[in-house]
Amino acid sequence: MADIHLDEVGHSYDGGRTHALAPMTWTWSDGRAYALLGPSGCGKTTLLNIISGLLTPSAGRVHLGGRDVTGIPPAGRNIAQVFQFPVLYEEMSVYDNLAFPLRNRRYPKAEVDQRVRTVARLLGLEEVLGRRSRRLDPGRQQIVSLGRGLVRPEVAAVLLDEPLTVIDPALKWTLRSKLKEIHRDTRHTLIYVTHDQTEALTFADEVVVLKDGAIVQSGEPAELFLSPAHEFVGHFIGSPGMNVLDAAIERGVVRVGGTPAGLAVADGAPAGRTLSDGPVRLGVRPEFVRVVPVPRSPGLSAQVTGVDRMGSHHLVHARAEGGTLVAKTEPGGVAEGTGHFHFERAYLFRDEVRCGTLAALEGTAP
Ligand SMILES: Nc1ncnc2c1ncn2[C@@H]1O[C@H](COP(=O)(O)OP(=O)(O)OP(=O)(O)O)[C@@H](O)[C@H]1O
Repeated sequence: MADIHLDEVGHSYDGGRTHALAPMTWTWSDGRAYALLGPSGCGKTTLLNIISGLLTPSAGRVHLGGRDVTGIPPAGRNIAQVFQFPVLYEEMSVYDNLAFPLRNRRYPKAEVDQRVRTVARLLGLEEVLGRRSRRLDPGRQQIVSLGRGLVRPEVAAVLLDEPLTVIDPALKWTLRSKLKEIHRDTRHTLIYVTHDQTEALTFADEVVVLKDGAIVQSGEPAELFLSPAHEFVGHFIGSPGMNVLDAAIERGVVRVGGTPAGLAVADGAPAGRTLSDGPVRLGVRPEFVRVVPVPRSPGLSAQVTGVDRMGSHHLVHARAEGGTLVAKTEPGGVAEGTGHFHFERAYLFRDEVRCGTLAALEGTAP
């Protein structure tokens, strides 16, 4: 097992006119479970295929455990890959399909049997081990494909490209927790590609968010939720996504329309650095917008336009000068007309990248 290091790796499918993947330097640490999350077309499969060796990047070098493997085909990399749809020998039994990657590498018979049975037990395939693969439904066939990817104990990494697409939704939950269990057992480096935030957040130790061929943030699921570093992360993770309002900084005060919403505090060092005047975007998740009886800083007053009653919570919609605002609140009465909204964990973005946070204006804090 080994770290996978990408050194300025990028890829263009059209001779450099456009980039499917912008040059990136990045390390996937040994033994971690990653989710690679992003919308359709952002470059997830391209990145995975570069790691596995199915694709040679048009720029940069790929290192596996310190060894440069850039020009080495998949067979020489010791990496297992599971695709969106089943890849199986249909005429072989489930047992033989699972055993194939091990027999191919001349594992002793007893070890083949032990690994096949362990993986079959974990994935609920014990009862169909003797059955021909083509006789299984597509969902089960995909589980066997998953098993083939996970059966070799010595692989450097297992790459999973939207592996649960064809699986019944109810079974997806079970399989995700099985995958976690298998990961705890084998400690393979797992990279799990998905465009589904729930899948990414429930599966991974670390979520890597890709947008337009570039990594915009990575971190533990809670970190991405509580502290988005990029507007896109705020939108893409969370349901509903982060509210974003057009605002401006004037002498340290963040104004939405003409109304002060709070104090601008710059992120990072040196402490006390101020943000320059000018347009900014204010982002706050619906979970951190509270409906309060009187104005409270940081926050805004806005016109309530409607309430969605969701059962476990309410979504209160309001119109502010800088855009629309949604608050996720406890069920209960919400006044019509003007509502007062207090913000916690509100951030400031410029060019989509976070530059600061919104603090209470002096004299108006509780
Ligand atoms: N073989 C190819 N030839 C030309 N362009 C390609 C090829 N494969 C992918 N692309 C383009 O490269 C970009 C990234 O595609 P990629 O398949 O890596 O994204 P993805 O995030 O995996 O998307 P999806 O979730 O839809 O599979 C897209 O604009 C896509 O159209």
